[in-house]
Amino acid sequence: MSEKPEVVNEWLARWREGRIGFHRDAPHPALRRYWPQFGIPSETKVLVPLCGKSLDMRWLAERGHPVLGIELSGDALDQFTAEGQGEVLRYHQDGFEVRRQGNIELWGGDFFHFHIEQAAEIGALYDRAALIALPEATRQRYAFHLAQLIPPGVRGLLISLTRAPGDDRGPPYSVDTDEVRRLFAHNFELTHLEDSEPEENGWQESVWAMVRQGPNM
Ligand SMILES: C[S@@+](CC[C@H](N)C(=O)[O-])C[C@H]1O[C@@H](n2cnc3c(N)ncnc32)[C@H](O)[C@@H]1O
Repeated sequence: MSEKPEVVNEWLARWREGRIGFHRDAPHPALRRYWPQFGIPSETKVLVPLCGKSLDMRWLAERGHPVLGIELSGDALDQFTAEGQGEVLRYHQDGFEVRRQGNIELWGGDFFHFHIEQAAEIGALYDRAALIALPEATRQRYAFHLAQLIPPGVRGLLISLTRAPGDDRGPPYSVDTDEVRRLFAHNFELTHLEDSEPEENGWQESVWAMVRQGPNM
């Protein structure tokens, strides 16, 4: 099932108009702090759902990880490759418009259309601000779809966001720690690593380690 057209259009418009306050100009401090502690071998391919033009993908790639990002907005992906270095290969695969630059492959299209056969080599997960891009009911589908894609034993880092109490506009939506647990706890082992300092606008990020659980784990 696809994402709702109004949500899709809102994200496409944001990228077209440059309303991308969530984008960071440097790799995320929590990624730099926690990823090395996970001991994930450098050749392991990392899935980055709803990736935007995140520089975190470049940080992972510089550490030897093949990266597979998925993003609705072609504008975001064009900006990412234009701001990077190296030749960009483009091709169509399974309904996605894929761009490849070095060891980063960017699948342009709807995450909910990305299926297990395409996820075959994925061995790690990095999710920052994916969950908060989606309205509540879609967040449940997101958590379920992610669990379908990821094999048992795969670990990753999740960074979510809470808005100030009473500030319930979105996107980005506020996703509190109870909801993160509700969404993921039956398929993933979750460890809450930290909450960042609240920003001036009242936003606060929560950082989680997660491991996909399997029937025998
Ligand atoms: C809050 S932004 C976070 C981007 C990136 N992870 C970061 O940390 O900068 C959420 C992103 O999800 C994308 N998005 C929303 N729904 C999507 C979907 N169904 N499939 C793929 N991308 C989607 C939006 O275009 C947007 O770039």
